[in-house]
Amino acid sequence: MPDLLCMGEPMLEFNQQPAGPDGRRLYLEGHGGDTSNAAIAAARQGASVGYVGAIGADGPGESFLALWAREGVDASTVLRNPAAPTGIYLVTHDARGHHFTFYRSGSAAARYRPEDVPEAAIRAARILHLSGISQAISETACDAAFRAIAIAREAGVRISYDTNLRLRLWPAARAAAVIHAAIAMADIALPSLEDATALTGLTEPDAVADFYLRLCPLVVLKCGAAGCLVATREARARIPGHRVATVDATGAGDAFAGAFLARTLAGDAPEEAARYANAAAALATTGYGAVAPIPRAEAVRGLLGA
Ligand SMILES: Nc1ncnc2c1ncn2[C@@H]1O[C@H](COP(=O)(O)OP(=O)(O)OP(=O)(O)O)[C@@H](O)[C@H]1O
Ligand SMILES: O=C(O)C(=O)C[C@H](O)[C@H](O)CO
Repeated sequence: MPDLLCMGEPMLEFNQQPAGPDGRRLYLEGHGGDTSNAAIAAARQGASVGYVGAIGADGPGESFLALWAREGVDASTVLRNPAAPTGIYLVTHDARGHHFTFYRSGSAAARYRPEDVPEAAIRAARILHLSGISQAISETACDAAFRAIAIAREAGVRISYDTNLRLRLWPAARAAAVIHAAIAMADIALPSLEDATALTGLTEPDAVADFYLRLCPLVVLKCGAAGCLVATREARARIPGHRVATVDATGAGDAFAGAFLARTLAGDAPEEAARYANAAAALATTGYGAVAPIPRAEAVRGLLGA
């Protein structure tokens, strides 16, 4: 049984490439879905990982099964729904950064229900990881996530939660209420500064850390190119970002989460795990797509000079 279970929605990704001289452009096919990205990031660092969710009985679903098999992510707790598709999304880029366009309404993952939750696998895991997206995609998926959290808490399995706020999926007030209710039951909160500002109105990393520490004992605040802040109620450390040749930050936060959880499972203290994750996430921005550029341990250690 996997040590780390990641729960949510996998989605096939089409990532806009720079236009050629004639103005035409291609879209690079890849894989996404924040918690699937995190699962792969953790597996690439050597963790034992499984995925919880649903895919359609379609080409994109097949492609995920092949991907997870290649990456060593256990898919035995992924349901296949013959009546609903696997979601897809586009990534477009402009001067303001990257933008998502989703085609996911009614997807297999959105139809996931509380009764689908794999209780025995959660009880046997060491960490359950979910996100705001896992809960935003539908009411049934939201309830399923809360059921999984309740099972994990009852069984003493640590819960990790990435805010991953997507305001096109749900209204801000509901997102804040659900995300903060979930984080109050979690052991590790992984907000980004951008999400936290939208969720709380706070803009200062220390003030954001104080806010989330009232809900959860360990907060790792992802601050984009500026790095991260790792905070417990006793101590905090700011870790500067690495200067890398960033081309696409899609999934950087997911790579961070997966690497952080892998190192936590390996026994690192939070600051050490965050230093590692900060380097892994920086490297993940140096190629297009959410999954392809996620580094393995050797490259991460290389950037850390270790
Ligand atoms: N331009 C960059 N240069 C170096 N590191 C970066 C850069 N952008 C992001 N990172 C690394 O990735 C981590 C996560 O990025 P960010 O704070 O944007 O998270 P996020 O908003 O959760 O990402 P996502 O777009 O995946 O949701 C940062 O904490 C940092 O370690
Ligand atoms: O919207 C989603 O479910 C995604 O996860 C799309 C991307 O893979 C993800 O947002 C990158 O962080």
